[in-house]
Amino acid sequence: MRDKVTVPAIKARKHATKLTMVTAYDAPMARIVDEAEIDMILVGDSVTTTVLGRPDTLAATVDIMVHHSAAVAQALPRALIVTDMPWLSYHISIEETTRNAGRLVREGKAEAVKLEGGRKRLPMVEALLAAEIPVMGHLGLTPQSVHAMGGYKVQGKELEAAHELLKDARALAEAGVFALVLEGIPDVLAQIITQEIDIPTIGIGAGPHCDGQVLVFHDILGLTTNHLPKFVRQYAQLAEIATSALKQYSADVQAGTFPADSETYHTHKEVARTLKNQFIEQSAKPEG
Ligand SMILES: Nc1nc(=O)c2c([nH]1)NC[C@@H]1CN(c3ccc(C(=O)N[C@@H](CCC(=O)O)C(=O)O)cc3)CN21
Ligand SMILES: CC(C)C(=O)C(=O)O
Repeated sequence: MRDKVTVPAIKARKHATKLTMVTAYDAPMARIVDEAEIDMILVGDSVTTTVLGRPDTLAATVDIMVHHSAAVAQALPRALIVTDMPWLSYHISIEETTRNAGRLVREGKAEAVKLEGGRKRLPMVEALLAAEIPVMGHLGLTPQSVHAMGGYKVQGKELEAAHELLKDARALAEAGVFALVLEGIPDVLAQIITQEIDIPTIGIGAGPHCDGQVLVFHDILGLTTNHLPKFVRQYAQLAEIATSALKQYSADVQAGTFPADSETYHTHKEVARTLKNQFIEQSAKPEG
C-alpha cells in the first residue's frame, strides 16, 4: 500500500522523479486515475468543455466545482486532489476568494486549489495560504483569459512576455505556492522557469523540461470529439470502443439474444405456471 500523496511530498519531488497529474471529474474516473498511480488528480474547470459540452471554461461555477470535487473525493484516491477555482471566484475580493476556496475544501474535499494568473493574484494567493489552503499556480496559456488572449494562443513567445512570465513564476514561488502549472509556452521558457524556481513545474504544452506533466482525461483516452491541441498525446481510442460495444448491445436486443436466461429473474415454477395459465394464451402445455 503506497502512502497518500501530500502537498509536502509533491514539493519534495522537485529534484526527484517526474510528477504526473491527470484530470478527473467523478468517482469512477478518480478510481481509474488512481489505479494508474498518477500523483495528482486535477478536478479541472475543463469539466465544462469535456463533460458539460461548453466551448470554454468560463461557465464553471463554485457549485459545479464543489459537485465534481466531492464526487472525486468519494473514491478516496491516494492521489492528491487539486480542485480548480473557477473564473470570477478569486477576482472580486480576498473575502470572496477565501470563502470560495473554503467551500472547495470543506464541501468538495479538495486538498489544494489551483488558480490562474501571476502577480496580480498575489493578494488572493497570500490570503488562501494564510487560511492554510495549499495553492497551485497556473501561468502561460491560462484558459480563463481566452477572450483577453484572443483565443488559445501560445504565450511568452516574445522576449518581454517571457521575462514577465518568469517574474510571475518567481512571485508565486516566493509567495508559497507548492507547484506551478505552465501551459502553452515555448520549451526554453519552461526550462528556464523550472530552473529558476524551487517548486515543481507541471507542464501542459510546455515541453519536456518541466518537473511533471498534466493532461486532460478525455484527451489522453480518446473521449474528446472536438479539436485537440498539439500538446495532446492520445493513448487510447475509448470513444470508438464504447460506440462499438453499444452497437453490439443494440444488435443483441434486436436479435433477441439479450437478455439471456442467466440475465433474467424467475419466480417459483408453480407461480409461473399459474400466471401463464391465467394470462398467456396457448400456455397450457406443462412447464419444464
Ligand atoms: N479537452 C480539453 N483539453 C484541454 O487541454 C483544455 C480544455 N479541454 N479546456 C480548457 C483548456 C483549453 N485548452 C486549449 C485549447 C486549445 C489549444 C490550442 O488549440 N492551441 C493551439 C496553439 C496555437 C498557437 O498559438 O501556436 C494549437 O494548435 O495547439 C490549447 C489549449 C487547454 N484546456
Ligand atoms: C488543462 C488543465 C491544466 C486545467 O487547468 C484543466 O483541466 O482545467
